[in-house]
Amino acid sequence: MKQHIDSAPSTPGKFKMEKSPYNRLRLHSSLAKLTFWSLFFLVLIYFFFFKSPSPSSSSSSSSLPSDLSRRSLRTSSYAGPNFEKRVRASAKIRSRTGISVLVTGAAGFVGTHVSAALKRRGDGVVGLDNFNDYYDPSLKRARQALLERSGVYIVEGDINDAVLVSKLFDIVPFTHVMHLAAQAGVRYAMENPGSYVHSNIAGLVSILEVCKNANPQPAIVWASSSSVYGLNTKVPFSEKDRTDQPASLYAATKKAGEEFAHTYNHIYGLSLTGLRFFTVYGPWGRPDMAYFFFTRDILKGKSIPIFEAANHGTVARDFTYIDDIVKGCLGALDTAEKSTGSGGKKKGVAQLRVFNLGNTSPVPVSDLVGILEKLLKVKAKRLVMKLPRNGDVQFTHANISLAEREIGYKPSTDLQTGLKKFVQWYLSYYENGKKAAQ
Ligand SMILES: O=C(O)[C@H]1O[C@H](OP(=O)(O)OP(=O)(O)OC[C@H]2O[C@@H](n3ccc(=O)[nH]c3=O)[C@H](O)[C@@H]2O)[C@H](O)[C@@H](O)[C@H]1O
Repeated sequence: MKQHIDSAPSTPGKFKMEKSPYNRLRLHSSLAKLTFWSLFFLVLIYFFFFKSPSPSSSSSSSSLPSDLSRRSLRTSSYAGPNFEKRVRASAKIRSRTGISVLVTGAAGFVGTHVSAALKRRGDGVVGLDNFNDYYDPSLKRARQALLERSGVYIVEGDINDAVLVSKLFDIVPFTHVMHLAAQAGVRYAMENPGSYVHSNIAGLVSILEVCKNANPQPAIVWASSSSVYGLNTKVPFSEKDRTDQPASLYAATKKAGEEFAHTYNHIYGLSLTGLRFFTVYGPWGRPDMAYFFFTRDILKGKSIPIFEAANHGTVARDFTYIDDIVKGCLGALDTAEKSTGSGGKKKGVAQLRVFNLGNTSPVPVSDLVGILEKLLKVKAKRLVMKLPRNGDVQFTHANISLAEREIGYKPSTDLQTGLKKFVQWYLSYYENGKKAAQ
């Protein structure tokens, strides 16, 4: 007789088990099932907890988008009331005309200065940064500490993590996005082209996708580059000039970004402003840039390579001081019109702009070294060499009349004044040269 499990007495001692071969068979099959399911769950646990990517992977990782989404979902710091509370507090607007801005790349050079300036005037600011190690991450952490003291919270995450970025939009209906996260540097593109594609192309598209789906859609201001002018020889560079001859992969990714901006504006009604930055320098700058590592190496007594073009031709840059760039960024944010789409659909024509943000007075690299020598009171060991085929162009020079007219951009810092401020910061940050920059 078959015994139903419910009819078995609850106290095993009073129940006499029948010892039939049929029962032994059932016992074996139950054991096999138990073993199978236990193994199955063990494998699942292994894949979820040991195989998924680490939450601190940098933007240069080649993880697939699905991995990135899983990373966001399982990272406890992105969940819960404490995380949301910090994001909301950081986004709080304190002035009557204030805006709420998501700043990507907030622990970067320009990102830190722009975030601080927005916060100072009463805007709501939330930062996003992946703290990758393209250059010394401790400098990024120091910038983060600076921003934290002024009330700006930087969420640690990647712009390719669409789940995380959407979550930020669920918490705060940002009116603006200042998209500055990128893989910078012209020469490094020959070493690691993948990281440029990952951040400047896939990352930009990821941000545009989230913004397109947001309700309301934010207006976006983002960092393009003077490098899009590439082999253009007409000076000064005007926004009307051709930009279809990039000299480096970095420039090509920024140019691609401008084309994506056009597409998202055209299809989805996103308001988009691209800013072509011209060799930005200043305190809290990037150690991979020439003025920064020239300073470090002059102080160390190391020789510095100074590039020159064919036939001793001058290599020059329209070096632009960070405070002027910040004013340009704020001017672009303040004049940005609203996006017109909603629910992922365009409802009308939206604003699409691109501006040069330069200084309009190019300086030869050898003169930059001369200024540094005077400020540091150390003679540089100059190693003049032919401009390598590394993506560098011979000169840059911005025409800024469009930015002046449309966003009130008026740079006011010459290279001598700006470098003086940089050197003061450098010496105090690195304890008068005792702690060496990496
Ligand atoms: O405007 C931009 O869009 C870009 O600006 C910046 O690129 P660049 O203008 O190339 O600045 P940077 O590297 O400081 O070289 C300065 C000068 O020193 C020369 N240079 C450089 C290295 C060296 O060893 N020797 C040398 O002479 C070199 O030939 C050049 O003439 C940003 O890094 C970039 O991310 C992007 O934002």
